[in-house]
Amino acid sequence: MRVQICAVGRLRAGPEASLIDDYTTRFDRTGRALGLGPLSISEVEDKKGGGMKAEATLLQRALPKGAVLVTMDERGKLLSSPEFASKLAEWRDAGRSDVAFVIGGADGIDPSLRAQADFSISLGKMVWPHMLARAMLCEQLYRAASILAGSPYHRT
Ligand SMILES: C[S@@+](CC[C@H](N)C(=O)[O-])C[C@H]1O[C@@H](n2cnc3c(N)ncnc32)[C@H](O)[C@@H]1O
Repeated sequence: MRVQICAVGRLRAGPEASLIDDYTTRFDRTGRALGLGPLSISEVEDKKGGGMKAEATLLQRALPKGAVLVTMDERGKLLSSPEFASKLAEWRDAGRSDVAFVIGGADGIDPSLRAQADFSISLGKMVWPHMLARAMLCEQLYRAASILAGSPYHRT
């Protein structure tokens, strides 16, 4: 099952970029034997100031057809890392070929796109900057793959 992050904003060099790169490489390496990956990131940017609505249109176009659509949202479901790993395995085992995680911009994800989501995940009740949310999601994807592979990265 391919994994895509569809996100608002362009990643520039910096600490988040190296974390995202590192966890993407690790996820791809660990996920390969599990039928998970590759992980790709699709970035969109609305330069005309159209806000959430315009971003939602661009995000929608970037989504793979038939993908499980997951919005990243502080109001979403709080999952433990093993629960997140089980969710990924459940979608993979149901024969889904793509899962897409959507990360919004400064204003969040337009309600029209949120309404279409199959699932919504919260990284906690606090709001994080979108690039940090992206890095945290990449880490959790790698952690999930490690849990499914039975490797000792996740220790609790
Ligand atoms: C700066 S936040 C926007 C917050 C905005 N208040 C909203 O209504 O969504 C940018 C994006 O980062 C992601 N994000 C930030 N905090 C999050 C959290 N606690 N859980 C899940 N995703 C989060 C979401 O995708 C959000 O759209």
